[in-house]
Amino acid sequence: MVYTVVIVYDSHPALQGAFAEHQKSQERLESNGEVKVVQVRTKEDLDKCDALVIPGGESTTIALLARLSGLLDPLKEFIKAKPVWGTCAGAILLSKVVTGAKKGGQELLGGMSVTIARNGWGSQVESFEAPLEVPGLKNPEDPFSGVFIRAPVLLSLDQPPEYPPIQVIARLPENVVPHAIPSDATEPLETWFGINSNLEGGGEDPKRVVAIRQGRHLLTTFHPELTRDNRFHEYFVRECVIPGLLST
Ligand SMILES: NC(=O)CC[C@H](N)C(=O)O
Repeated sequence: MVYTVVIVYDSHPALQGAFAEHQKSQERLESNGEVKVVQVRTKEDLDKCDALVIPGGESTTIALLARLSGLLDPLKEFIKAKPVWGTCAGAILLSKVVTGAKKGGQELLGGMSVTIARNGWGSQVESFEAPLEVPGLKNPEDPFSGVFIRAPVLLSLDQPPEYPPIQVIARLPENVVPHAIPSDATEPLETWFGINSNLEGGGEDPKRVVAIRQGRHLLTTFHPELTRDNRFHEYFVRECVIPGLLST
């Protein structure tokens, strides 16, 4: 059986989004014959897909181009029915609420019951890399190198009854302190970074959470496609895509 994982990006030749890198990473898995990768620019492309990857790039541009190419509503419908993985800008698009949006707000696709801060770790120059422990990956003893580029920060993981449970897949290690806090942060530094955070009820600080799964959707605030490590791509297919296909 061939499973189709799709890279969505805009219909514009300016190549918005890191779709080509996602395609390469996913295709490195193709040796097992389970994944065929196509790029999505139209509703017809989308209709052929069993799952979707929304790449990093610029969430406002991706949403705008999706609207201009008539993909916005089909994407929203797709997310209700099929597995989707959003990385960085894609993670913003999958969120229910965004803060720090561009003036005038920005359109989201929704699908995951989280609030996310756009550019929450600062600007391009404040990009950073952090070794992540991810127990769900193959060879979990090897840390996964998380590449954070103008990355968003999760502000709350909400659990309304109509959504499947949120599962935390990866957190920033305690000793990693990103270079910047957003200029509009109102909380003390230690709370923002989750250091000595003393959350009521002992809950975890969502700002340190960098990868979650909710039902068949996956969200990573970093860019697994910019490393040569395919383990997140393998995880998405194994945990989110294939089980759903087998049950339909
Ligand atoms: N690397 C990225 O995808 C950056 C995301 C970007 N900050 C946005 O708002 O969409």
